[in-house]
Amino acid sequence: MENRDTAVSAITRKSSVRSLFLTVAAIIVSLTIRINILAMRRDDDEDVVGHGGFRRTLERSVASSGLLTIKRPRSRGIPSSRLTATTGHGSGFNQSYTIAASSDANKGRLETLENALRDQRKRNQRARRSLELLLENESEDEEDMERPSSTRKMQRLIRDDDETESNDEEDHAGSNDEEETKIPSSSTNKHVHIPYKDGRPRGDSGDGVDQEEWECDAQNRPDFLPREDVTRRALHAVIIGAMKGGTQALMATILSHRRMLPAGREHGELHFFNTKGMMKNLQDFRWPPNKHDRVIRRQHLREAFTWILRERNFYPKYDITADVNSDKLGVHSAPIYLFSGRSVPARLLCVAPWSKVIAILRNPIDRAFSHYNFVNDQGTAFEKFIHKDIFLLKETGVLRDWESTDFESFSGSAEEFRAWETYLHRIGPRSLSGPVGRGLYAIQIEIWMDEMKKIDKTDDFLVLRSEELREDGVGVYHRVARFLELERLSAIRDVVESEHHVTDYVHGGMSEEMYRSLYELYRPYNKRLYKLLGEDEWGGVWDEWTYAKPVSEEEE
Ligand SMILES: Nc1ncnc2c1ncn2[C@@H]1O[C@H](COP(=O)(O)OS(=O)(=O)O)[C@@H](OP(=O)(O)O)[C@H]1O
Repeated sequence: MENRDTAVSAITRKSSVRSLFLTVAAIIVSLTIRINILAMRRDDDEDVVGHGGFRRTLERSVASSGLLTIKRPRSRGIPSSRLTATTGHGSGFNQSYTIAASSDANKGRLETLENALRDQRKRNQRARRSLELLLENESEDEEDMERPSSTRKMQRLIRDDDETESNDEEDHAGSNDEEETKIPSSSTNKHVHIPYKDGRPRGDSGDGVDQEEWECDAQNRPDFLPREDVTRRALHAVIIGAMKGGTQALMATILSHRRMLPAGREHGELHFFNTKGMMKNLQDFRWPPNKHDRVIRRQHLREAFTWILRERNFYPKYDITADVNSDKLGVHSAPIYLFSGRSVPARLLCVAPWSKVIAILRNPIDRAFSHYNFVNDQGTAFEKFIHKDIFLLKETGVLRDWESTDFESFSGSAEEFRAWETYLHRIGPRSLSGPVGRGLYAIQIEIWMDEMKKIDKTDDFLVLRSEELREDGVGVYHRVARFLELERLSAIRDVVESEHHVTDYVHGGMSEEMYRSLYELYRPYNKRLYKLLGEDEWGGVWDEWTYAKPVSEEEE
């Protein structure tokens, strides 16, 4: 009996030790998770490239560890399909994902998660280093426009460290602006001397090399511009937008071909032709401060290109100048190019007239809503966001009262293009706005076509539909490969037909009234676009009334 009692009390002791041990283990696990969550939040703030990459890593590691489950938040009015999104911009984590440990937590699996988090932290550090390098070489880079606020915030932090230098740069640029002398538009492929404030030619680095500036457009191509193989290959293809049109998915589609390399960065976004101050280190090539100017400077443009193509990569395998990549062709993307007036096509076609240009357009209403969800982290209502832009479009004379102005005769007129340039100028180079204007594709495509026509390059311009890419990725892939003159490959990597850069929709939808006014606003411009691009392929593609009620929280 006594023995039994001893045995029972031993078992009781053992089980209470076990339960104590389990409680302690549970506390440790829960603390570790909390620490990790804090680490994640901090990392998310620093998530510089591949927006949402951090969350993706987390989700992947969670899935593989089996240790944790993620319960998605009941976010306001998000259609359920959106909840499966695996990418999106940095604000994703602010949606307070709930992370819960399952009961049979095991240490090895937790390590898997921790390793994944550590890897991600390393990637963030590398991205940060790269961004610092980039900022060392940029003063006022329009790439800012394309980044979500978390990144901009970080840039600001880094810039603050470097404030004196930046200010110098700005002052310098400002003085140039003031003293700017108009370049005679008749100048054909010959240098134009532009007086500097203190009597030096603008851009003179003091060594006497940089004495000239050139007006550059598709027809006037200065002799000194690069012709050599590497530049030709590097600038083989350019995706010009539209922002939120599926440019990254298109980039991934193009990169499925083994001959294609992203220029400059992993996902190929390289804002070269809309940027000034990018070549600060080299002091030999810089777009002038005036965004609408076409002046380019001489001096080692080839080196500038080589530098940009090699040094801006984190990964040597993307270095198009390397021997192993000698048969590769480069593609870069800058969704802002389409929305930049004449200066970008003029510069691109002057510097690299051989480039093949691709635009990808999406139903402008869907584009605007995606744009809003992408940039809106301030809680501004969609209606307000849209009306602000409509107001500016009206104020600058782009949009008019079509009762009193004849749409047909105004379309494509010099007056319309002047109004458009004024609008772009008012939007400014550092803004993520223009949600309505960016969808007035007819104006923007006409500008590009016009510039391409000047040098008989209309065959090198391809305009795709985002919806088509989504529905038939393989078909689009083959079409693009033909356009880029790539050999037909039977094996396509599985990246085709997958999703890229999906936005976290924090807003469920728009009112029917808002949809109707956008529908009416875009209708004549869409029609104009169909005509421009060919009724056979484009006629009526976005005419369907696709309004869907916002999904309310109750309905979810
Ligand atoms: N395969 C495929 N085909 C067509 N569209 C796709 C595809 N994959 C992703 N997406 C959607 O593209 C939207 C992002 O566009 P971008 O990559 O151009 O965005 S950005 O301008 O670079 O910020 C973004 O739209 P929203 O999610 O509605 O915002 C992506 O979901």
